[in-house]
Amino acid sequence: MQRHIILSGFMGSGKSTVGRILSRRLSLPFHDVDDVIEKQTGMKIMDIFSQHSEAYFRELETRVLRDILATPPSVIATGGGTLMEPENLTLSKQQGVLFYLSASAKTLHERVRHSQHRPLVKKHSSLEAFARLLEARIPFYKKCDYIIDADNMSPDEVATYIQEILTP
Ligand SMILES: Nc1ncnc2c1ncn2[C@@H]1O[C@H](COP(=O)(O)OP(=O)(O)OP(=O)(O)O)[C@@H](O)[C@H]1O
Ligand SMILES: O=C(O)C1=C[C@@H](O)[C@@H](O)[C@H](O)C1
Ligand SMILES: [Mg+2]
Repeated sequence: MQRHIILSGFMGSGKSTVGRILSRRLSLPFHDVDDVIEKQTGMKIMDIFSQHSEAYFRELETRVLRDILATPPSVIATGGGTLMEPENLTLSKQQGVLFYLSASAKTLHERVRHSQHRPLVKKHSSLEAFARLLEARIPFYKKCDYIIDADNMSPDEVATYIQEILTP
């Protein structure tokens, strides 16, 4: 593998879960943008949003992504909003192959609605608000190289599907 494998998609789409499986199966390093931000700042994402701001978080996100992309090929789980920043999308496309893990608002909402560590779930807590945020982001996610309809797939199945795309 010469390039990074980069997973994108909305909150709850399985980027972190599938990324971990893939990295293990492919014996590649795994980087989770959200985890790296928390490790580097010593702060939880919830606290970064509340004690600083979303804009501050986005700056950290861009910097962390850029650093990860400069490392040897790996599996990268982005955050749900990472690719909304044009610079992040451009750089990711240059350095890796991008997969959009797609699922319906209902499925995604079901998976994360009780989450205590996702500030944007708290902010968009109803299914309607959650779905509106997803809809606004879909045009950005669709810029990925591959779109995977992961609504009815287990994380293991999604990982297998990605492996099949990578090595037909
Ligand atoms: N394909 C799937 N089928 C069923 N459950 C899933 C699937 N993918 C993820 N999940 C579950 O959904 C929850 C969220 O998954 P995960 O943390 O991997 O999402 P994420 O895309 O990394 O979200 P975020 O953008 O907030 O970091 C977890 O409880 C996980 O087990
Ligand atoms: O969808 C988003 O904008 C986010 C998703 C998470 O991965 C985190 O990056 C953070 O909670 C913001
Ligand atoms: Mg994640």
